[in-house]
Amino acid sequence: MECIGFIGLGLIGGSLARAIRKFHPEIRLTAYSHTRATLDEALSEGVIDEAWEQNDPRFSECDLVFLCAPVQTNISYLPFLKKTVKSSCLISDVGSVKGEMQEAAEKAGLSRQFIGGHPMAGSEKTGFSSSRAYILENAWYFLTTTEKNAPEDIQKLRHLVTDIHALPLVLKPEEHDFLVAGVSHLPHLVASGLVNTIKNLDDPEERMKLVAAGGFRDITRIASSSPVMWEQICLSNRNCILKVLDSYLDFMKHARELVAAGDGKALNEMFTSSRDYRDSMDDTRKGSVTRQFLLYVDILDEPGGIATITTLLAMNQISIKNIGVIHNREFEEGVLRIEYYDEDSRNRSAEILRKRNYIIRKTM
Ligand SMILES: NC(=O)c1ccc[n+]([C@@H]2O[C@H](COP(=O)([O-])OP(=O)(O)OC[C@H]3O[C@@H](n4cnc5c(N)ncnc54)[C@H](O)[C@@H]3O)[C@@H](O)[C@H]2O)c1
Ligand SMILES: O=C(O)C(=O)C[C@]1(C(=O)O)C=C[C@@H](O)C=C1
Repeated sequence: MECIGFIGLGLIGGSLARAIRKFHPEIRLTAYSHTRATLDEALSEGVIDEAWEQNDPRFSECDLVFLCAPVQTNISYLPFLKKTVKSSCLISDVGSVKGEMQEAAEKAGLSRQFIGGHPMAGSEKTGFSSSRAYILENAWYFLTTTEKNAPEDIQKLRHLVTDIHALPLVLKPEEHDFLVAGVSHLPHLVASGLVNTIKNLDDPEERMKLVAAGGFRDITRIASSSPVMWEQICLSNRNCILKVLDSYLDFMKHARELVAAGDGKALNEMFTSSRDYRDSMDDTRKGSVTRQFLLYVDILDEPGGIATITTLLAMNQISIKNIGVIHNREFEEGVLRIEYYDEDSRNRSAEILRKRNYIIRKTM
């Protein structure tokens, strides 16, 4: 692959371009995005080689084009690409919904060239300035294919995904859309619903907002995500979202009945079941593919305990992907769980912490 073009260069397009630049510096990268400032920033950082115009005829030079704008905006570019790209050029996207995009690609006469893509990673931030190459590392990267795609084309994309250290998972578009309706789209609706409920219930002094602590903040982080992106996702994946939303509403109705009836036993069973399932999530990941690098360490319950560890690791140039105290059946007293980007960082951390007499409870 000699030339890859991007349409849209925000959080995900920018992260993908950075990752390709990092692992394949020989590939020529070009982009068009809505805001000129984004393209200038990408050029000055050396992430792309050329900034192109909207519907630029030079897209004919690409071997692969990634559509990285909001989902329905991506669809609007298909007629231009059909007219412009060479017949050997592959077209992919990073959109969070795949079915509607696939149908549109077929309608545009691009079924052979189009292979849907969706990195299952990101954040509540937007824009190129928040993009990072590592966002995609060790993340699932869905590729949605049909029988119209040639196996060697699927293989090309699979290799690229592997080269940037993401984890390819090939699925049918409709399988993808139901999975993500459950684990991504429903949670965003729930987060938005929670925040708006509290906004409506709060008093004029906004005391609920003032006292909202860890639990509320943890579960609602994603409510800060881009409204345009989520509007388009909800419109594009309506049927699957309605199905999972109905199940969720039935469940909440049942939970309401248990609270109203004062049924402590049933409530306890409900919380036990969700706690056990949530705690088993890391094990599931481990069973399918080892994609996490974890260390569990005892910390003293005193102010600055976590800061001491993070400072120690930062002084040794070790980056942390995630950190937090967890309490579960295995670690009833609570331990600090640290997640790393790679195995080497985790192993070096264990060595450094042991030397400082920290007790490592488990690495995985
Ligand atoms: N944010 C996430 O966590 C996440 C994760 C995986 C996939 N996605 C998907 O990635 C896509 C982009 O999301 P993002 O988070 O990078 O959003 P973003 O807002 O950071 O980036 C969107 C980019 O598209 C550009 N754009 C908007 N309208 C355009 C147009 N008409 N023509 C050309 N460019 C245009 C914007 O200028 C921006 O550069 C969406 O389809 C989204 O569903 C997002
Ligand atoms: O972590 C977040 O902030 C995200 O919302 C990322 C997230 C998700 O739901 O997990 C959001 C949408 C994408 O399509 C993929 C990933």
